[in-house]
Amino acid sequence: MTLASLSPTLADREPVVSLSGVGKTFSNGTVALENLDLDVFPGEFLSLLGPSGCGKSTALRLMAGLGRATRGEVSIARHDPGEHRGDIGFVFQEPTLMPWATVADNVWLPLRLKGVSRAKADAVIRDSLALVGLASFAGAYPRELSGGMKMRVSIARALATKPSILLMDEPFAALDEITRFKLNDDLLRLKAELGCTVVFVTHSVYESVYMSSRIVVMAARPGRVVSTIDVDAPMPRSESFRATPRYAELCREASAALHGAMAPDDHL
Ligand SMILES: Nc1ncnc2c1ncn2[C@@H]1O[C@H](COP(=O)(O)OP(=O)(O)OP(=O)(O)O)[C@@H](O)[C@H]1O
Repeated sequence: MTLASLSPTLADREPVVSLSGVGKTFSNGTVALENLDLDVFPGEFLSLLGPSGCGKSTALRLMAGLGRATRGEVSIARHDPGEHRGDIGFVFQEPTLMPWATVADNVWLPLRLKGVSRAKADAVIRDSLALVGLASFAGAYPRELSGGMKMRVSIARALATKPSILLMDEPFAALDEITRFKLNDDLLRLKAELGCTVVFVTHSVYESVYMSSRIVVMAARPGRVVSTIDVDAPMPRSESFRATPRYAELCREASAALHGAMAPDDHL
């Protein structure tokens, strides 16, 4: 999709994240991305949807400055992603918590790395935990938490630096469906409260339609963008959205785009 085909409000705005002609070839010769163009606009909830190996995580990591493109340009608000680390929160598929540290100390980590003392970070830690509904678990250890709660801690940690861009790599893939639906709603609420921009990697057509304002469908070998779907249903969304004809229609559209993007030996 070109900028001109986006809604005028989006096309008129400066992208916060921009990938232009991006290629990424790993040292073993794997071409993960080729000629990838993608603009993410302020306040969007953008999902990257595509078969396994199409380069979704690679693209997300380049946005976070975790690795460099071998071709093309990646910029965050017109700057190198490395200059914007503090403005980016990253949530991985696994919660990746330190098992020996309390929930509060896990959330402190990105602030500690910036030299903020535990005492100074205390209010932010409490606010971040309150945002994800875990205010009363500050002193608990990861082993005492369910999978969904661990993921909430991981999100609270990403929010501790008050990022304006949240990059999420299949954060709910390992959770059961009920927990996943609950976290989907919580994330939409958080996003509305914080006004941040979210780029969200998922394999799930249903999740991408429920959560996103725009879905970018990628194909593999080489990883590239093959189509874009504007999810025009209004926000905020709730469970009742899943029962609407428009939701079903958008799911069919996203599913068809995903199948169109898949080669016979691709996997979801
Ligand atoms: N560090 C690396 N070294 C070599 N090849 C890599 C590396 N990281 C990823 N790849 C390869 O690059 C391609 C894209 O991988 P990537 O993880 O970005 O895809 P993905 O769409 O996120 O897949 P999945 O949905 O399975 O997580 C794959 O072929 C993968 O094997």
